[in-house]
Amino acid sequence: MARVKICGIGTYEDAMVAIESGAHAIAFNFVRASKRYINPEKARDIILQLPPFVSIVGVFADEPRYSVEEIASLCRLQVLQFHGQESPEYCRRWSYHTIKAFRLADAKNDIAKQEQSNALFSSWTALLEESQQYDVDAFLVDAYSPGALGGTGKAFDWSKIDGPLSKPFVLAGGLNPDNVAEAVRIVKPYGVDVASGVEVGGRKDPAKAKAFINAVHKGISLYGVSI
Ligand SMILES: O=C(O)c1ccccc1NCC(=O)[C@H](O)[C@H](O)COP(=O)(O)O
Repeated sequence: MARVKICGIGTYEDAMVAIESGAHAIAFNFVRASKRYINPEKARDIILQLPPFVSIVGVFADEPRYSVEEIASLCRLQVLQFHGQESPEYCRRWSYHTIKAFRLADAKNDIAKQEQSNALFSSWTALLEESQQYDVDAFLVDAYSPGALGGTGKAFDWSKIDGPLSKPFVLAGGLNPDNVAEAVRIVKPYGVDVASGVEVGGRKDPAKAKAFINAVHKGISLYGVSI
């Protein structure tokens, strides 16, 4: 089955909802502009109470390298997700697994002029070409929503995905218990990522998280192969 990452853990209870639902990875958001931002000390307190066998991911956007190193070490992160305009050079030589996030807009005209970025595309071909510059462990493709880097609950047009990336591909953006089985069937990603789609009132919801993971099981697929 596709791997599942639940993003935007804000409390110990959120983390346990994700883990007990069967998530393979949980993510703490260190992007200050995000409503899901968590202070690194608070994240560390939660992480130190967690059971083993769950990947701990930190989400960053254009954070100075020294600061990422500090937070990763403090919080014992295992995976770094770069959600801003980080260059290929920046993304190299980390002693952690790395994921580079890109956003895909449905149409060129959707992209506001002031939001042009090396991580924002309206065509799969352009995204694919840019991804070839990056020596990371996986790519995450999210939806574009004006004025936000992620976590908006908006999906993109999955039919724009056209051909494999060179590294495992994590599908994100507007996934929820009602659409994720179809998304997995159509896209056949290595993994899926969700924030808004398993929340109620800003907290991770046990029923939604379980329904989400059950639906991923129904969609199956890992690396494009049904198992
Ligand atoms: O979740 C956020 O608030 C966020 C803010 C800024 C950068 C990244 C952010 N989230 C990263 C993720 O991996 C989210 O899970 C992804 O954007 C999907 O979110 P959603 O559409 O809400 O499921």
